[in-house]
Amino acid sequence: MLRVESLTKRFEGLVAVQDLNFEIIKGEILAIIGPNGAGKSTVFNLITGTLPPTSGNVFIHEQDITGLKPYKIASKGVARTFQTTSLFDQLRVIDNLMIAYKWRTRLGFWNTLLHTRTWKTDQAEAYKHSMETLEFLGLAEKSDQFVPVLSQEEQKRLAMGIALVSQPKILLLDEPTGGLIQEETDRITDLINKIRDHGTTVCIIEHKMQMIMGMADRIVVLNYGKKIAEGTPDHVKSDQAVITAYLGGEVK
Ligand SMILES: Nc1ncnc2c1ncn2[C@@H]1O[C@H](COP(=O)(O)OP(=O)(O)OP(=O)(O)O)[C@@H](O)[C@H]1O
Repeated sequence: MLRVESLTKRFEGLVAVQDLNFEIIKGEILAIIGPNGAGKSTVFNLITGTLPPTSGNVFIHEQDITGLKPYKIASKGVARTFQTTSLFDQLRVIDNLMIAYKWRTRLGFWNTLLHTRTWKTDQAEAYKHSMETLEFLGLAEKSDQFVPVLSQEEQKRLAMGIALVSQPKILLLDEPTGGLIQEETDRITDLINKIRDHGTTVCIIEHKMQMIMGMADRIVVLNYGKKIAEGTPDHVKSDQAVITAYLGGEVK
């Protein structure tokens, strides 16, 4: 579904991603793991067009999307979340989603700004999709609340909703449970499984090994920008290079 081929990113003297090859297969949950600084977020930035690669290519459905602008790549059905949530604190929950929907769909920004003839229908459509997304996230009752009154877990859910509202084919999640306690992490895990069950392919970066080992179909392991292992959780867990990369500690 999505494939990276010989992907390399250099930042001056540093090689953040080196000659990387992997594929995200339709319907799976693929995890990308690795120690701090291994290059995981950079891979997401290269896939989504936030950063241009130094060399190598990204393909969606065999179409080369390397170097396209982020909005173009988003229009191919790729959405992402960020490590730190990027919500509008001054707006209500529903408005955050409606803005995201309008940005990512044909409704566009100008219709909203200029109140064109279609604005009213567009507004109704954006509202409908946003409410459906809130129901899916379990946040429907919070639609009129402002972002700062939401719990941290609810804010993480909303950030995922902002990526989901335009119904992407692939969702890239960058540490969706960062800063959450176990109970909250379990609920986000359930939500991610639900997203996959509804037909969205998921690629997730996470440090929480227990969570990843339980939910991922396959795992790609990076260290110093290179892929050192790839396979099922059981395969990766017992891989010597992976165990060594995690400071000789057990990959639990
Ligand atoms: N824009 C940038 N300019 C210069 N160096 C960068 C830039 N972005 C990332 N790096 C460097 O590239 C390397 C990989 O960073 P990246 O954030 O991709 O790692 P990561 O695996 O996501 O780490 P973490 O798990 O800590 O989030 C790091 O050494 C980082 O300092």
